[in-house]
This record gives sequence, C-alpha cells and structure tokens, in this order.
Amino acid sequence: MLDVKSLTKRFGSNAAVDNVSFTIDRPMMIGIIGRSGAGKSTFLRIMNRLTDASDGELCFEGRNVLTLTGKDKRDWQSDCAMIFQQFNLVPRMDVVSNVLHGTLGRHSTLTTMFNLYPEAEIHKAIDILDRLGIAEHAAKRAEALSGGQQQRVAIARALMQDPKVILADEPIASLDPMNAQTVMEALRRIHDEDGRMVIANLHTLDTARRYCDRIIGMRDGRVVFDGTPEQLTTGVARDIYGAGADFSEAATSTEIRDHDAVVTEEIRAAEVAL
Ligand SMILES: Nc1ncnc2c1ncn2[C@@H]1O[C@H](COP(=O)(O)OP(=O)(O)OP(=O)(O)O)[C@@H](O)[C@H]1O
Repeated sequence: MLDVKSLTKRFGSNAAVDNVSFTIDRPMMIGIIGRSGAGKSTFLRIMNRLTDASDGELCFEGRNVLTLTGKDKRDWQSDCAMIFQQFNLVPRMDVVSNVLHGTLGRHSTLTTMFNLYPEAEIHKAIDILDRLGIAEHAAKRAEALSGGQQQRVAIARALMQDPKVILADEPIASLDPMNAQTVMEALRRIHDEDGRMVIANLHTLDTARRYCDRIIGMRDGRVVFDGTPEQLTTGVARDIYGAGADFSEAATSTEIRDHDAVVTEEIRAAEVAL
C-alpha cells in the first residue's frame, strides 16, 4: 500500500531524511516519534509533495507519487490531506466556510470568493462537523473556538477532500491534555470507521502508544525503531531520543494526571539531571 524506498532529503550537507525505507501493507494509524530535528516534518512534507526528495521513492498503491506532475500531483495532494500544529484556518471566517475550503481545488475562484458552494457540499460540511461533535459552532468565526475545536475544524476541512491518507504534523502540540485527547480520538475514529490511513508526527510517547497501531522512531533523519506500541519500551524510547539515563517519559507526556504528581516527577527528573 505504502512503500518507502531509500528516501533521502538533503539540505546542503545535512540529510534531514536519510535513506528511509519501510512498508505499510494496510491502512493503519501510524505515529512517527523522535526529538526535534529528527526529520519527521520533512518526511510528511515529502509525502504530501510540499517539498521534493533528493533521492528515493515513495509508492502509494504501486505508483511512485514523487514523480507526479500537474493534475496528477494535485490529485495526489488531495488524496493525502495534511493537518498542522497551528490549524491553518482563516481565523475571521466562519467555521463552515473554513471546512468548505477543503474543496478549493474543485471550484473556480469566483465560487470561493463569493462562497457560492453547491448546497450538497454545504450539507456535507455540516455532516462532517456533526460527526466531529462541533456542528453547533458552524456559523461562528473560527477564531472564537478553542484550540481543540479549531483542530477538529481542520480535520473536517481535510475530510472534505475525502482523502485516502491523513498526514498530521504535530496535531496536538499546541493543545492542553483534554483537547489533545479529543483530537486524537477523532483521528482514531476516522481511521477505524473510514479505513483511512493516518500518519501523525507526535512528540509524546504515551499518545503514540495509546492511539497508534505502529510506531516509527526517527533519529537524525534515520528510522531507528519500527514496531508496535508494546515494543516501544522506555529503553527503546531513550535510544530514539538519544537521551541519557535521566530520560523521563513524563517530559513527553500529555496524559491527564494529577498536577502535583507531574510537578514532583519533573522535579525528580531535574534532580537526576543535576
Ligand atoms: N527548509 C529547510 N532548510 C534547511 N534545513 C531544513 C529545512 N527544513 C528542515 N531542515 C532541517 O532538517 C532537519 C529535520 O527537520 P524537521 O523539521 O523535519 O524535523 P522534525 O523532526 O519535524 O522536528 P520538529 O519536531 O522540531 O518539527 C533539521 O536539522 C532541520 O533544521
């Protein structure tokens, strides 16, 4: 289904993605983890064709999507919708119009400028918002919503494209634990119910373990772990993050826990580090 072969992206002498190969044979929910600069975003950007690879192939359903041009490239970009940490909504525009922007490639500039979307698409947008539990906010400006609600609007916009794959670049990095949970549950449901592949860059181990079927660990552009949540032990995580014995999972956690317990753990981790 997805076959990544010796994928490399160099920026000058720095290989942001370095000879990455892996295969995914069915739609799964995949988490990519690794410290800042490991190459996670660059990989997603290559897959969505926001940036070109230096070498290698990325085949989806048997076709190398890295060589597509023109309409074929745009169709592929529509097949693999991307959501971002900062939501990338139009803040002053109402929620439903933001969602309808997911169909931009299919409509003329006039349609978009004057919000002349077909009624069926407006209904579809509202149905998707309903599915994500935010239909009641459809008429509000996007900026009036909480971060978690805004990210669900971004997911709704992605779903308007009816994509085969959803690429999520740190989708919960700006959210508090409660909103992070809602957004991850929405992504998991989209995978479970629609059979869409979801690939999410995540900065927290517990989130990757809890929501993903398979986890890929990157370090310095390379894949250094590829396995199940159960195989991602603290020792393995320490290797992925290139951390020492003072490595604390609490520092990469979004679990909803007792605040005092978290503070105590952080103090302990800081003491060990000293
Ligand atoms: N446009 C660019 N020009 C030059 N170097 C870049 C560019 N984009 C990324 N890099 C470099 O490529 C490497 C990988 O960056 P990337 O953003 O993919 O990592 P990441 O794992 O997603 O990190 P983060 O979690 O901080 O986003 C880093 O060393 C980064 O500085």
